[in-house]
Amino acid sequence: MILERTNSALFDPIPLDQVHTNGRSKFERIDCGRVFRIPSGLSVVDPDEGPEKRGIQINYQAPADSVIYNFVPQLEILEMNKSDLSPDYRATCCFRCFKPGTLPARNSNVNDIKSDQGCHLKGVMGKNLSINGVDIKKLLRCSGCRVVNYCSLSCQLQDWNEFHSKECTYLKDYLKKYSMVPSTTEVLVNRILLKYKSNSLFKLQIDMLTSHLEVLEDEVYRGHVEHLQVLEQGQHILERFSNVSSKYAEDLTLLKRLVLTVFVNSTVMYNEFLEPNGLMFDSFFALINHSCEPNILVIFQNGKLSLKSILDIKPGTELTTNYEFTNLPTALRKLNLRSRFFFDCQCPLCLSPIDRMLAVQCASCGTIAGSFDLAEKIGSRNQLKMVDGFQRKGRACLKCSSEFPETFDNISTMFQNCLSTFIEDAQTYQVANRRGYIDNEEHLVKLLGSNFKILSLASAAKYIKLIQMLQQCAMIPNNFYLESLLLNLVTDYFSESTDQITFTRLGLLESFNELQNKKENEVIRVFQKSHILKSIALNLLNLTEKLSKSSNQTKVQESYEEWFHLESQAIIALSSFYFSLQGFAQVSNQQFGVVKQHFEDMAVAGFTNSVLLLELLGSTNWFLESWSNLKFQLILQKLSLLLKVPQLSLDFSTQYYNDISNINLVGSNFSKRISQYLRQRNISITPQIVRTPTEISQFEIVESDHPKWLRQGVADCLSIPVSSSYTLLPQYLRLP
Ligand SMILES: C[S@@+](CC[C@H](N)C(=O)[O-])C[C@H]1O[C@@H](n2cnc3c(N)ncnc32)[C@H](O)[C@@H]1O
Repeated sequence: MILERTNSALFDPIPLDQVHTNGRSKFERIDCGRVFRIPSGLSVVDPDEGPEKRGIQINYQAPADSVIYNFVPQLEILEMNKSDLSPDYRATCCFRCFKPGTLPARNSNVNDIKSDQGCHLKGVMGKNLSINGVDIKKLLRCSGCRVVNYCSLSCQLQDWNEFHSKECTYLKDYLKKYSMVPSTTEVLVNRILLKYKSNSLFKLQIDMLTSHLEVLEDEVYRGHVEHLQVLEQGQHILERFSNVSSKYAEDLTLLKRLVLTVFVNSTVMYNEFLEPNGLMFDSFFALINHSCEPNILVIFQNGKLSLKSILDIKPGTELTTNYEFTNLPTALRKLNLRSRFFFDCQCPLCLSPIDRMLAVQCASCGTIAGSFDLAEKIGSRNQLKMVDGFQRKGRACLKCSSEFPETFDNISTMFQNCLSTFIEDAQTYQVANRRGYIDNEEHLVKLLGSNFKILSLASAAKYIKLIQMLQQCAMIPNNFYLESLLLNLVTDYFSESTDQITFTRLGLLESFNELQNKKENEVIRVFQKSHILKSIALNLLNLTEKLSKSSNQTKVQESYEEWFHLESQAIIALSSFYFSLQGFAQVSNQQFGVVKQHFEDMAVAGFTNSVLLLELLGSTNWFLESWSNLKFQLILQKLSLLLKVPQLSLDFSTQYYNDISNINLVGSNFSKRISQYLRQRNISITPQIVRTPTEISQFEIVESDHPKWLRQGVADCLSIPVSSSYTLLPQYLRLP
C-alpha cells in the first residue's frame, strides 16, 4: 500500500539498518530462559535468531490432553467497552478478580445469576436486578475515576496498591476529555508502562519482545506502508495518551514501542461462552509462536491460564498456539496474520494445495477433490476486498479430473429458489386446507397435480439437485466459509421477501431479520445458522420426495396431511431450537419467555418432550461436529434450564479444541454423557438412543414416532429392513 500522506510525527521514519533498541544491538546474547522465567521442561528455541524463529520448545514427551503449564498472566485487563461482541463486563464484573462468566453474560436470567455464587453474580449491577425485593449485591465503584468496579474491599485495595492508585487519574482525565473510557488496549498499555518503570526484570522482558517497530518505521521511511492499519491504530492511541495528560509527553518514544508490543503480544481472553472478556499479557506466553495447526490449546479459567497439549508432543518439538480463527479460508488467515503479526504463515495447513475451508467433495470419486473457486465472490463483500491475489483454482477433481458441475453462485441461487418455492407451496396448501379444498382424495390430487404451485413441490428434481450441491460444499465437516457465504446470500433474499405470513408461521422471518439487524459475532452465530439452512433444505427434500411418491398412493390425503404436519413441525422444532440456542445468551427475560412458549407450543402440537429432547440431542450432535464443546456447555445449561434441572457442567478438555479445528473426534463421548445424564434423572426418551459404529458419529432411533408408512419409506430409501433403526434428522433425509 503506498503511503501518500501520513502524519508520521509519532512514527519517526528510520531506515531499518540504522535501528538499535535501547542502546543494545537487536538480538544481543542474553539468557532468555532466565529473563523470561521459562518453566522447567520448556526452553527457548533459537533465542538469537530474531522474532521469526525464536519460540518455546518442550523437552519431554507430553501426552495429548496433558497440562503443560498453569500460570497467572502478568497482566489481565477486563474488557472496558460494551460492544456487539462483548457485554458490559466493566459494569458487571470485578476489575481485579474478574472471572469468566459462569452464566451467559448477555442479559442473563437474573434468577440464575442470583443463584450463582461466583464473582459474576456480585458483579451484576443495576436497580432492576432485585429479585423478590432482595437486591443483588452491588459492586463497589472507585470514587476517584468512577470507571472501575470491585466485588470487595480486598480486591479494591489490592488493585489500588498494585496499579490503580497510579492509573485512577488517567482514567478520570480520559473520561473527562473524551466522554468515554479508554479501550482495553489503552488500559493495558498504561499498566505495562507503569510496570515497566517499576520492575527491572519486566522492563528487560519488554525490551526483548517483538514489536515490529523497526519494520513499521522502515515502511514509513520508504513511504510504502503495508501495515497501514497498525500504523494508524498506533498513532491514534499515542495521540490520545498525549492529549489526556502532558505527563506522557516524555514517554512517547517508549509508549510507541509498548503500543506495538501490545498489538503483537497480547491475547484476547474468552469466557466459556466464547465471548471475549478482556486482554491479557504475559512475557513468557508472548514467546509462543503461531501455527494454524497448533499443538497446544490455551484455556482461560478463573484468572488463570492453562496450556494443554492437543496431541502427543515429542521432546524437542516447538510449542505452537493459534493466533487466528482457524475456521477461515487460508487466504484470509494468512492475510490477517500478515497484517497484524507481520509474518507469512508457513504451517502445513497454509502450504496445503487444498484449502479445507473451501474444499469440495468430488461427486464421482468421493474424495476431497479441490477447493471451490470463490475468486469472483471475494471482492464483492467489503471485508473480503483485501484478498486480491486469491488464486483462481480449476474446477476439476485433483484425483479423477472430473469437473465440478456447479459454481457457488448456482448453489446459492438454487437454494433461494427452493426456499421460495417451498414457502409458496406451504402457503398454498394452508390456504387450500383452510378453505376446505382438501376434503377428499380427489381434491388433493387435483391440488397436487394442476391448480396450484404444489405441482412444483411435487417435482423433486430441484431439491435433489440442491442437496447434491450442498453435499458437495459440505464435504469437510466445518465448511464454514462457504456456508456463511451461502447464508449471507439467503439472508439477503429473506429480508427482501414479502411473504411474511408463511415465514412467520415457520418462525423464520424474525430470526433471519434478527440475524441481519444484529451484527453479531459472525464467526460464531452465522456458523450455527448455516446448519439450520442445510437442515431445512434436507427437510424440504424429503417432504418433496414423499409428496411425489404419495401423490400416486391411496390414502393420499391422510398421509399428506400427517406428513406435512410432522415435517413442518420438525422444521419449526429444529430451526427454533437453533435460533433459541443462539438467542439465549443474548435475549431478555421477556424474549426468553417467548422462546419457552414456542417450545411449549410445539409440545402441544404433538411434539412431546421426548421428541423435543431427541431434537435437542440430534442438534447437539451437530453442534459437536461443528463447533466447540464450549458451546456445548451452553447447550447443556439451556437444556437444564428447559428441563428445570440443576445445571450441568463439563470439564474443559482439549476435545474442545478438536471440535473447533474440525478434527471431529469426540461426538460419541458426549452422546454417552447426555444419555447418562438423562438416565440419572429418570428422564425417559421414547425413541431409544443407540450408537452404531458409523463414520461420523450419529444418533439413531430404534422406535420412532413417525407413522408406519413413513418408516417404511425411510427404510426403502436407505435399503434397510423396516424394523431396523434409522438415523435421526437430518441425516436420514439424505439420499442414498
Ligand atoms: C507473540 S510473538 C511470538 C514470539 C516471537 N517469535 C518472539 O521471539 O518474540 C509474535 C511474533 O512472532 C513471529 N511469529 C509467530 N509465529 C510465527 C510463525 N508461525 N512464523 C513466523 N513468525 C512467527 C511474528 O513475528 C509475530 O509477530
